[in-house]
Amino acid sequence: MNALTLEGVSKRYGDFQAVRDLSFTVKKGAICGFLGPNGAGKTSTIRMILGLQPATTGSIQILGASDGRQVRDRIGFLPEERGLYKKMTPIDAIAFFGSLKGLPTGEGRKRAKEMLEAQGLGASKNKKMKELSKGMAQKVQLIASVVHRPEFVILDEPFSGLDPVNQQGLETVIRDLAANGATVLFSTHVMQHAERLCDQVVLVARGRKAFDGTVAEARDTSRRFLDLEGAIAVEQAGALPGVTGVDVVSEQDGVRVLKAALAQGAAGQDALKAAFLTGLDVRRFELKEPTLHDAFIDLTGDHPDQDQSVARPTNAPETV
Ligand SMILES: Nc1ncnc2c1ncn2[C@@H]1O[C@H](COP(=O)(O)OP(=O)(O)OP(=O)(O)O)[C@@H](O)[C@H]1O
Repeated sequence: MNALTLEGVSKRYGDFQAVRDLSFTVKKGAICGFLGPNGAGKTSTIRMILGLQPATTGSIQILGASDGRQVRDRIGFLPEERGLYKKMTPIDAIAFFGSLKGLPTGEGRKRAKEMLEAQGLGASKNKKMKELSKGMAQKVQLIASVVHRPEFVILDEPFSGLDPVNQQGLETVIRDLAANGATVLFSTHVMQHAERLCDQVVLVARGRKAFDGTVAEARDTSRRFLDLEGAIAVEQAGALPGVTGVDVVSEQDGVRVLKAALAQGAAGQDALKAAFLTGLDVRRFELKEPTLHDAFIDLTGDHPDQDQSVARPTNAPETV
């Protein structure tokens, strides 16, 4: 059963077409990554899904309703622009947001306390929001957006501004939400989170859908490469089975590092076998499987951001 269906959705701001003819569905209980470079139209689409702004053309069904506002109490939303009332405590802020979705305040406070403790924020629950670090405040806002136990959770760039430890914590929260039956759609331009979490990825570029499928299917759209090193001529590498093109990465004293592109479906092992059988001087051989990051570049022609939790050393200080 689909929790979300977009059909031919477009959004125009004056003369500018931000979203073009976008169609996709998300199954109930799935984790869907909504990916794309800056300005691709992700936030515009999310705002239309929520009913915060109308689509210029097309239709959207969410939890069986044709306007997100009709089912707003069953949706949880973390906006890209963050901020909770600075003078409130986390407990008050979470309970307040829950009450906007029909959750009685007493129950909201009880859940807030439990969820803050589960997120390691028990000691901060009665501080004022303005006394919390950015990462802590972001966690509080996430809790505020799901305290009413929504069936559909929409998170706009939820990982931005979080340090590696908290990014991992957020991945766990997203997995738990889905394990408890919620459908989750989150936008990001950091591929590694989507790669680890998503049942489905929808990739948009310049307002158009560039890909919709599983992470494995996305990787399969990307070209695979062989790294070869040795006293090998470009023509020799180019003649190996499955190789469609060869770039010279570096060359010194006749020893070259070559990057050979493989045809779709070609097995790298066949090239390796042929290289040894023909007596090529192979000193290093590496078959590089494409990542979602590679697929993103191939599909959009753009470069996604690197995951800070990968780029930074694991002993980097935590800001929370
Ligand atoms: N209210 C608006 N009026 C005019 N143009 C807008 C408006 N909102 C967004 N845009 C433009 O539409 C395009 C898509 O913006 P949107 O915020 O949907 O992209 P995004 O994929 O969420 O990008 P980011 O990752 O940078 O948040 C951008 O070029 C943006 O400048």
